[in-house]
Amino acid sequence: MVRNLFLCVPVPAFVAVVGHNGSGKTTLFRVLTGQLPYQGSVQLHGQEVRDLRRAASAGLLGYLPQRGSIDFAIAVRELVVMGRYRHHGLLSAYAPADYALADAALARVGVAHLAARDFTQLSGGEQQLVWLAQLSLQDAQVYLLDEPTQQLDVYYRRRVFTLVHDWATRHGKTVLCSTHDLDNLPELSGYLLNLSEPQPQLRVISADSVREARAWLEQAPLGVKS
Ligand SMILES: Nc1ncnc2c1ncn2[C@@H]1O[C@H](COP(=O)(O)OP(=O)(O)OP(=O)(O)O)[C@@H](O)[C@H]1O
Repeated sequence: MVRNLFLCVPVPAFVAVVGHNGSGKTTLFRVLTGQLPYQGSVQLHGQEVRDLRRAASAGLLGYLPQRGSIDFAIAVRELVVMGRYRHHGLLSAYAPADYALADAALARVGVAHLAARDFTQLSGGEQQLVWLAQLSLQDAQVYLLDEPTQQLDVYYRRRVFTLVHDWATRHGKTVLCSTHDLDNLPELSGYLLNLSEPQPQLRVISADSVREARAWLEQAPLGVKS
């Protein structure tokens, strides 16, 4: 449950969504993707979410859930190229130009060497990077990333933060990125949204605002005895 959220996210922007476990980060994303009902008004680019149909296919929204799983063997490159489905349809054959884009997306994430591997045999962190490469091909206007660095080592964490921050600052996207990783935030420009606060609001990312959020999150959540 998320309550008392009154805010307007600028376009474009990078927004780091933080909060204790269970504070509602995933819930917020599920509301924005139309998977959960809500009270009040939630709009994406001026359109009420409950009235939106297939926002993803309209090119408005790209969503990276916390866990994505696949139970059949598929080459990484074949999975990534599916990020082009909106330009193609899922069942039509992809052209060499699509595969070139898939290879470039893998390279940007730093996992070009995995292109021919079976996705199901990759480590959790490698799979997370491949999903991100696929998402980047969707060319959506708004990206919701649910803890995209959760399983990553320190090198890839920083690399992914830099990459998705670039989506906002260089490519004009609006990126909402939930995370428990505060260490990489002070170097980024954008906003911080702490859902553990009683009345969460956007704060400009700075060393001070990240320090404040950290101090808040190091305390027990409201209503939990320490
Ligand atoms: N399907 C559900 N039915 C009932 N309650 C749910 C459901 N999904 C989540 N919740 C509850 O909603 C609250 C917010 O959960 P949510 O997954 O949004 O938290 P979160 O901030 O993403 O947490 P984390 O950092 O652990 O990923 C939690 O108390 C959770 O138990």
